[in-house]
Amino acid sequence: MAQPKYRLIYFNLRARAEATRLVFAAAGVEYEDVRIPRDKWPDLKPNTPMGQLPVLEVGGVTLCQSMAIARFAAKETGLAGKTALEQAHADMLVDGIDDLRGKQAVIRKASEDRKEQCKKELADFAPDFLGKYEKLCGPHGHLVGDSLTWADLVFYDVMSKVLAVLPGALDGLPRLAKVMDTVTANEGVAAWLAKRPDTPH
Ligand SMILES: N[C@@H](CCC(=O)N[C@@H](CS)C(=O)NCC(=O)O)C(=O)O
Repeated sequence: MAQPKYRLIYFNLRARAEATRLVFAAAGVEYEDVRIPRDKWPDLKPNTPMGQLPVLEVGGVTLCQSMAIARFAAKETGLAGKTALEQAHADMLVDGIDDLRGKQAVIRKASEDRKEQCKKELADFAPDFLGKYEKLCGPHGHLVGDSLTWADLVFYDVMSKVLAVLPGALDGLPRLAKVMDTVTANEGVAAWLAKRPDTPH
């Protein structure tokens, strides 16, 4: 069998690589999903462009920066948005989601005595944030336009972690709830979620 065109290298985490994995899954594109053990990282680090993972190797080039990688994968697979304006809209929503991702990510990193406070900060932040996204979301289960884009996939990735902390976060937000359903109903994503190796946060 021919080698896949893309080689995604990261740790055994969802974190900063899952958006790209979801893009490839949704598009049905083969790629090599390389997960580096932590003890092998010091050897690899000096050979990465910015000393960080993830990287994507493609056509003899090594790309880094997780969102640049996911955006490139979306462009390559037709999931970036159909027009320049749709693409900008998707970029806008993806960039915005980082604020929600940040509030969610600090919970895991917080010391035990800070965790409850961090959860409260997420609970205080999420309703207003998600209310704005609900207004920006299209009516047919897609954040942008009338078909799947990487914005839906990034939203799904972050939101699935937020829902683990705040199970009612999408109550009363039917458009966003529909995006979650659209993503999990996508054949490629469903297949990926069914076979995904045990991958922490
Ligand atoms: N802005 C970068 C941040 C990448 C980053 O922080 N990667 C971490 C893992 S999530 C890393 O490589 N840590 C190991 C190190 O810095 O030596 C991105 O989005 O890709």
